[in-house]
Amino acid sequence: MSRTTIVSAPGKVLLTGGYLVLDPKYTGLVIATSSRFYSVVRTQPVSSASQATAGRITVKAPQFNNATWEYAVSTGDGADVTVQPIASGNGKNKFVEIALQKTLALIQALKGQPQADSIIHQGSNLEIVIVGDNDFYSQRQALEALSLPATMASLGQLEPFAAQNTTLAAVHKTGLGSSAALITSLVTALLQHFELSPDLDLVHNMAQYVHCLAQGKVGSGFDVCSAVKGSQVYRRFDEQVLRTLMDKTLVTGQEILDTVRPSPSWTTQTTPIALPPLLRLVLADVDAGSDTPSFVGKVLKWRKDNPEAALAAWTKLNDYNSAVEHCLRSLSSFAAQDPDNYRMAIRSVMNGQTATPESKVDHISRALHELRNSLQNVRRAMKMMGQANDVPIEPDEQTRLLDACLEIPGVIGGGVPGAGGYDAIYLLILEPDDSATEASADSVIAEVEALWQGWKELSVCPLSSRADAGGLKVVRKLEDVKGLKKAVETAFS
Ligand SMILES: Nc1ncnc2c1ncn2[C@@H]1O[C@H](COP(=O)(O)OP(=O)(O)O)[C@@H](O)[C@H]1O
Ligand SMILES: C[C@@](O)(CCOP(=O)(O)OP(=O)(O)O)CC(=O)O
Repeated sequence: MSRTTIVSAPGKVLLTGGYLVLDPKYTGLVIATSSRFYSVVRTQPVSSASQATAGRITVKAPQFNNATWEYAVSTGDGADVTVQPIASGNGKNKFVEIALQKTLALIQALKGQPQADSIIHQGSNLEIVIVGDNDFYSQRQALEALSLPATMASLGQLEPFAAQNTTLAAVHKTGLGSSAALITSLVTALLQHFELSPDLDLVHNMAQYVHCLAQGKVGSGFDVCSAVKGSQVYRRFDEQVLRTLMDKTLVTGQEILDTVRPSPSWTTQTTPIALPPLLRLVLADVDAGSDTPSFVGKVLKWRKDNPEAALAAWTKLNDYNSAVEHCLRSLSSFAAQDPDNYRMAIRSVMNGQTATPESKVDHISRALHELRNSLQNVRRAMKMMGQANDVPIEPDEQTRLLDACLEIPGVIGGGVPGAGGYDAIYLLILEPDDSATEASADSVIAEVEALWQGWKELSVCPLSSRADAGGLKVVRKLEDVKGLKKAVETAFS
């Protein structure tokens, strides 16, 4: 058997900090998801008869039609490794191509070996399979085709890494950040496959560089950072750190290494955060796309043209965002200090009881109510920001949907994640851990799902993704992830 390396990276939901996080003065609260991308890399010896095709990389994304890309690896004129796409009818995959080119160059620099042969050993090829959990792509049509209702239970019936029956270019994404999870898992899998276990910060910096280059711009990077390090309060790096590499067409592996090696120029700040126990993140894909880059352009232009009003709006929204963080942290510490009373408080809020002032759970119930208020303040401030800019950050259709969700007992709060728009919502719901509760978490979910199924104004489909604090993971073997072995073996065969 050839050696196989498997690395996964999670998707993300930016709960608070949309737009503000583009400025390093402010932060974003990003929750990593249970939905992950997997990059599987293996070295495959080629028979002596096919030596001419050795030194190739084949990349497959088996969930999509025509999603195979081939590359030839060579040392070119100079000493640096080059990765050239071999013409195919499938079009380019800029993200994958840049990840391969730049990561192999970095590996060469890290290993200090000048020959391409030392990267892909003579007489062998590299095979790569990339798959993403179903939640990265809208499953609405798959459910309809099987005559299944749009519920989490139905999503659980779909095959893992299901074929999307369309091309990568045409697929409807759900906003969990497929390219960041893909780049992060692929860059790390390559480093790992070549027996490099670099510092997590170097991996982070490299994944940011590759992602920025593939996107053609330096974004805030919260998606890549959470793919590497999991749920966190994120403060972005100063974009100057990548300026030279971004502006240069020919970049050597050594220059990449010099830039991505951890140093004080990388000013990223990551403060881990997790949702408090018994609070569950629920996501829905709303069937109406939004064009995030055009939102960002408009909002930033307005901020530049209206510095005073923008400063006031940014400051206020930042205060609300900080209040959300504070409530989450307080609830987590209450749960750690006094788990029994914490459980009791969750139950009493769930059952609509208001705690008496002398009750031992009152401070916990109060924190839950504060969380609800803070999330509502964030929503209102985001909506106003959109109205000032003429950008539908929380359009009226989403406002009506979210308001209806918030009427359901057990729904603590919610909003439009990230840049907002029409394409998704998130909710935080209570999830008591015992059946003694009159309204159990399952019945909250059932009520939410019933509301969504009957919702006429927008088409709302749940995602099965949950919050999951973890970042990058090296998976030991294919069997450790449900459905991965089948997906990979079918692709390789
Ligand atoms: N399963 C996959 N396999 C290979 N490449 C993928 C896959 N999913 C996404 N990509 C790459 O990521 C790009 C999508 O990036 P982008 O439009 O920025 O999406 P997102 O907003 O989800 O990050 C695709 O064009 C493709 O190059
Ligand atoms: C506006 C932003 O601050 C947040 C956008 O967050 P989303 O989660 O909406 O991002 P996409 O993955 O591009 O859909 C822009 C940024 O931080 O880059």
